[in-house]
Amino acid sequence: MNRVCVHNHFLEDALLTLKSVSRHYGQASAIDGLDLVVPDDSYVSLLGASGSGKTTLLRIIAGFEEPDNGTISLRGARLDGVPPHKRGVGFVFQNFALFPHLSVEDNVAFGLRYREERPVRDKAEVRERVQTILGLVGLEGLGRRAVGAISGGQKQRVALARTLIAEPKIVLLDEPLGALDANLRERMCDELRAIRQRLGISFLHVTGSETEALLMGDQVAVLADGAIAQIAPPDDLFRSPASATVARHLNAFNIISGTVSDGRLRSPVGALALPTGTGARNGQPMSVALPYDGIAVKPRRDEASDGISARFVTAEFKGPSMLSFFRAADGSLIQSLVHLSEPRPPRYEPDQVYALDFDPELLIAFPERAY
Ligand SMILES: Nc1ncnc2c1ncn2[C@@H]1O[C@H](COP(=O)(O)OP(=O)(O)OP(=O)(O)O)[C@@H](O)[C@H]1O
Repeated sequence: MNRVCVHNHFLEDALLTLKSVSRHYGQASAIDGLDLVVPDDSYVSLLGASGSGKTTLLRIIAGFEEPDNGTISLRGARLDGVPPHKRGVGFVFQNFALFPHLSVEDNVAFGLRYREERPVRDKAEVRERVQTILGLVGLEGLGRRAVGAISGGQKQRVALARTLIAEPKIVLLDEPLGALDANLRERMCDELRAIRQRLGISFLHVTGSETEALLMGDQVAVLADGAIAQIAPPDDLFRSPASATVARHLNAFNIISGTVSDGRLRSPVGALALPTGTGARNGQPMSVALPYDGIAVKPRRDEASDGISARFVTAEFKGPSMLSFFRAADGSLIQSLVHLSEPRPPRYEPDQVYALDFDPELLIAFPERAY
C-alpha cells in the first residue's frame, strides 16, 4: 500500500502523486518544484491567484504539456510521456468546449465513439451508457436538445458527462464554475460534490476563489510561487495557515508585517501586542494574520496608545455580514467583518478615524516578513 505523509495526515491511498514538478516558460517559472498528492476518492481544491500556474499544472497532469522536471504518477504508474487519452485523466474546460452543432447526447457520446482506446461502436451500448451518465449529472430527458439550446449550468453538466463517460480515475476541473452566475454556481457546487461522491473517483478543482475552494475541497491546496504552500482540510487551513502567504489567500485575515521590539510588533500601521508564546527576539522580522472578524471598531483612542488607528473608507454587505474597509496612516487597507446577527448594523462615518481593537491572542504569528 502506498503510504504518503502530508502534513501529518497519512493517506492510505495516494491516487495522483506529483514530485518536484517544474515548468518554465523562457526565464519565468510557472511551476517550480511542486509536490502534490491527491488521495483516492477525494475532492481536492487547488486555490491560486491569477497567473499562479493553475492551468499550467492541470495541463501537465492531463498530458497536454510535459514538465521540464519532476515525475507524475497515477496509482504508482508513471504518466510522463503517456499521451493524454491514455492517462485515465479527465479534463473539464472552463468554457466547456462543447461541439455546438451536436446534440447533448452526441456531445457526450463523442468521447466513447471516437476514442483511440477501446472505442464503443455498438449503438445500443453507446445509448445506454449515455443515458446512464446523463441521469447521473441530472440531464435526463435533455439528450436530444442542441447544446446551443440549453442553459449555462446544463452545458456544464454536459461537459462533465462527456468527461465522466470515459471512466477517468481523476477529473481535472479548470475553474468549472467561472462561467456560471452566482446562484447557479452555488447549486453546481453541491451537485459536483454529490456526483463525485456517487462515483467515488477523485476531483481536482482549480479556482481563484477562496470561497469556492473552501466550500468544495475535502482538502484545499494553496498554490503560490509555483509550489503548494499548504494542503489541508479547510478548517485546518483557517486555524493554522502555514505562512502569511497562505493566510493571505484565504481572504479572511489582514496581514501585517514589521519588526519585533520589546515583545511588540512595530509595524507601519502601529505597534501591536503579540500573542503569548510567540518567542520573538528583538529585531526579528515577523508577520501577523489578524482575522477580519476579530476587530472591534471603537471611537478613536488617544494618540499615544498602542494598536491600530485608521480612517473608515467604505463598507459592503456580504450576505449576512458587513465588510468595512479602513485606511491606516501608512495607506494600507485594514478590513473588518461584522456578522449581522444584531438588529442594527454598525454605522461608521466616512473619513473618521477609529481605533481597531483586537485580542492579541487572535493573531497568528509568522516568523517572516510578508510582501
Ligand atoms: N504558453 C505560454 N508561454 C509563456 N508563458 C506562459 C504560457 N502559458 C502560461 N504562461 C505563464 O505562466 C504563468 C502561469 O500561467 P497559468 O495560465 O497556468 O496561470 P493561471 O493560474 O491558470 O492563471 P488564470 O487564473 O489567470 O487563468 C503565467 O505567468 C503565464 O503568463
